[in-house]
Amino acid sequence: MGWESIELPDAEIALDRAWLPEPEADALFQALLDTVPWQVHRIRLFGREVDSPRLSCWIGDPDASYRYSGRRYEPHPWPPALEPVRERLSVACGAGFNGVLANLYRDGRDAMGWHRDDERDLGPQPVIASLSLGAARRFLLKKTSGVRTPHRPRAGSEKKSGRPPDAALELGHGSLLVMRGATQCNYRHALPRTRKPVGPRINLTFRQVLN
Ligand SMILES: O=C(O)CCC(=O)C(=O)O
Ligand SMILES: [Fe+2]
Repeated sequence: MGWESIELPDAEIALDRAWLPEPEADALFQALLDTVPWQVHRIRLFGREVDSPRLSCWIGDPDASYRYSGRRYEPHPWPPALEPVRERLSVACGAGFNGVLANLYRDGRDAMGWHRDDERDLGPQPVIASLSLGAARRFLLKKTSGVRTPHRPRAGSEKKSGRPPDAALELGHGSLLVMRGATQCNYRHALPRTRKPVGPRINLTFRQVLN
């Protein structure tokens, strides 16, 4: 197995479908399910603030607070089960991470709309390392049509748009997706709902917040 390059123009995306060995992935999934203080985050949708359709928690170093969708989240301390993973990720990606956005998709109705991980606090070319655990779900990427005003917050980010996605990746248990370079500038991504019966999934997007 190992790294597979996802060939998309003006992006740098790599996927390792079996980055975390299964027994470790099982243990991490259960530990996070049990110990993370899962919360409903509020997001902006068509100018309104609504509950996001998933549970989330911002985890990080004490000084790594994170602003997105018009809100500021103070970090929850690293759960012991995540510390070694963070170390290994840093080595695998050649980049440091001081925080991770944890998302719990309880079933196929939970989802994430189209957006970019382009918050000002992440800097212009962030390395985003996305580790998936539990049920496999489809992750979509779509090239943006032009340059957008830099550092605009996620307002309206969950909008639908007609064009088909440029890539659809199945993110399974223990898979690691790394996006870097100009990826966030040129692509949006989403995790759509599904009608298939699917169990819970946890996704961890490791980030380096500059402050
Ligand atoms: O759940 C996923 O795979 C995507 C999560 C994501 O895009 C994010 O947390 O910004
Ligand atoms: Fe994202």
